[in-house]
Amino acid sequence: MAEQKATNVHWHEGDITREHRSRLLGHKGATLWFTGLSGSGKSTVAVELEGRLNELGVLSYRLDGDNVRLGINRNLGFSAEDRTENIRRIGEIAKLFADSGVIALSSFISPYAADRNQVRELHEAAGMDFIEVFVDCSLEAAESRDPKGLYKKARAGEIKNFTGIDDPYESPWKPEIHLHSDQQSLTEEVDMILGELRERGIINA
Ligand SMILES: Nc1ncnc2c1ncn2[C@@H]1O[C@H](COP(=O)(O)OS(=O)(=O)O)[C@@H](OP(=O)(O)O)[C@H]1O
Ligand SMILES: Nc1ncnc2c1ncn2[C@@H]1O[C@H](COP(=O)(O)OP(=O)(O)O)[C@@H](O)[C@H]1O
Repeated sequence: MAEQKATNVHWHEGDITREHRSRLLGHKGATLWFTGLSGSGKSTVAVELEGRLNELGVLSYRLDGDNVRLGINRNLGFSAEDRTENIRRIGEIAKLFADSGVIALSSFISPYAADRNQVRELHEAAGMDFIEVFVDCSLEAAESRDPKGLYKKARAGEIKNFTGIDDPYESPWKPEIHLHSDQQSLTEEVDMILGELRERGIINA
């Protein structure tokens, strides 16, 4: 947990609750947390899901590693400490989106189980849905896709501490959804997620 430096700060409650917002939108908010190796398909699945949710009239918003690191987290690198802080901040942001009634689609490598579990606890303590989606893909398959040419650079020693090459990735033990992006089609993956959202009563479209 990051140090609380601000003292004498107090939560200010409003009149409009999560339930009010959910009624307004016609669905609940939630955080879908995509985790997996670079090139496993986190962003591809999130983009496809966002399109399907949009067609169903469900409001979602993507939070994506590369995008967020170009903005709010531009001061963070890829050391273990910076990755932890990256995930802590995004976890808080995803929770705000979910609380607002939106389905947050967070796609970050998030290689450390403890960091992901902190985000889970943050949501569950507030009675909010946190759905961990493991985008499982062999390193061989991810590396052969190499959509941004990063594995090639990591193998050549041009990028240090690259996840899966010379930096760790801790697979989730019990993700709510376990995709196998090197064996399933994109449609199958998205259908699995939509099924879970319906089963939990987050959406009924
Ligand atoms: N050293 C190293 N290791 C892993 N990834 C790297 C690295 N350097 C740059 N990149 C690029 O940054 C993207 C991962 O950012 P994340 O915020 O998802 O990483 S983390 O969750 O903090 O570990 C990752 O995006 P994806 O390929 O979409 O996963 C890469 O584009
Ligand atoms: N079943 C699948 N699910 C997701 N991505 C797939 C699948 N099959 C092939 N791909 C390809 O794998 C690559 C995944 O890249 P990307 O989504 O950027 O991964 P990540 O966000 O995890 O780094 C894309 O080029 C995508 O088209």
